[in-house]
Amino acid sequence: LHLRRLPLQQRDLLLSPPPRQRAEGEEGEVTWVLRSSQDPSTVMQTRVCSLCCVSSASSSQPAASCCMHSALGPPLAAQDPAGHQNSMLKGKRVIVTGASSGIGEQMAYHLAKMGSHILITARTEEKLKKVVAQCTHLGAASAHYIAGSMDNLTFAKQVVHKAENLFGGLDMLILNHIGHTYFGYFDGNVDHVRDLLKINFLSYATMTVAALPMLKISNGNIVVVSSVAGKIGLPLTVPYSTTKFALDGFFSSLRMEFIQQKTNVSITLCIISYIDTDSALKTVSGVIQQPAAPKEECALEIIKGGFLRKREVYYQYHATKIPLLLRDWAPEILQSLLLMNYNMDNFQRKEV
Ligand SMILES: NC(=O)C1=CN([C@@H]2O[C@H](COP(=O)(O)OP(=O)(O)OC[C@H]3O[C@@H](n4cnc5c(N)ncnc54)[C@H](OP(=O)(O)O)[C@@H]3O)[C@@H](O)[C@H]2O)C=CC1
Ligand SMILES: C[C@H](CCC(=O)O)[C@H]1CC[C@H]2[C@@H]3C(=O)C[C@@H]4C[C@H](O)CC[C@]4(C)[C@H]3CC[C@]12C
Repeated sequence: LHLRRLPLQQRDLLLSPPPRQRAEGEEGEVTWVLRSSQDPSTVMQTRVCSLCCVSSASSSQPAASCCMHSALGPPLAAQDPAGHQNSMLKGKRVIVTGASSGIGEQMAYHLAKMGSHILITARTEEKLKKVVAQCTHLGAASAHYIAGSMDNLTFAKQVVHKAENLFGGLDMLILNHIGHTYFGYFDGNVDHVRDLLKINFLSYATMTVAALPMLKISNGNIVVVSSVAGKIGLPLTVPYSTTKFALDGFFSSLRMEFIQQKTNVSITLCIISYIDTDSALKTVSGVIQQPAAPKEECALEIIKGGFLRKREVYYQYHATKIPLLLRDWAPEILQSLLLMNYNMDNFQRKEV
């Protein structure tokens, strides 16, 4: 429970259990009864969203005004255009990188349905134009693109400056792009690791620094798309995994500094499992046994996590959280389980 959202005088309260626990994913509010620990006869009720446990500030205020689940409706609110229109991200100014395809493209469509102002970026102008047209059709407050490569850190800064010129500020920075690499055994090419670090890591840091003044003004959100391969060493992805681990170091450390410095900008690191994007399917199908999760749902979970100012998002939950729990407590068991997931008979080195 986010008790900090309750008025100060109501914080020192004991919570009694809700009348009934709802199943995970079930939408709606749960009423919690709160009793003062000093004076148990002082009772108040508060309504809490059953999905994310964010409390409304008082019993008279509906939970619908306090969290995104109520605003979006059921978990797959993506299928509910009306729900998107009432969203908390309506009118918010958002940058999405790597939005010409895959998860980034799907995030742009969700934001469009929510009525956000969107600036998308990637290298391929033709694809970006199509995504912008679709965003406009879906109801974006405004949709723009800027094409360029993130191996150029000057371009990374230009993207942020374009948002400043277009929107006069920024509420959410979604860092999602990745540069090309290979799915195969490490070939000893350290130059490739360095080049990939520039695209997958240094451009993220550069954009963050450039956007920070605007995000401080808006009390905004930084959303960093990482991978289970950025928390756990997996085979066949050495250069990629290196860049994703770097993101964890940089952003987890920065988050702590923000807390110490009372900088009210949230940082959400997204730990993502295997997703059915064209590039991932093309690269690993036949080798990876587990089914790929849907990119549309993944994109919505990332946006929700950023909006709710979560430290980390785990999607799919079981495919990321369970390996992470095993990582520190039973690393040998995890290692065996992970290796069973790879069918090396079908393996051929592929460019991603
Ligand atoms: N799919 C999966 O299974 C998983 C994905 N993830 C993460 O999710 C995110 C999105 O992945 P996914 O949607 O699969 O990837 P895609 O390959 O579908 O999309 C990558 C995006 O990055 C852009 N891009 C590529 N190179 C550059 C560059 N040099 N400069 C700027 N933009 C570039 C691409 O556009 P263009 O080519 O036009 O530049 C594209 O828009 C990544 O951060 C990835 O690590 C994490 C775990 C699993
Ligand atoms: C197979 C891995 C999951 C292992 C497990 O048991 O949970 C996948 C988890 C992360 C995937 C990679 C990734 O992070 C995205 C890359 C993006 C590219 O588009 C292509 C494929 C990836 C290398 C992808 C491959 C599967 C995972 C390692």
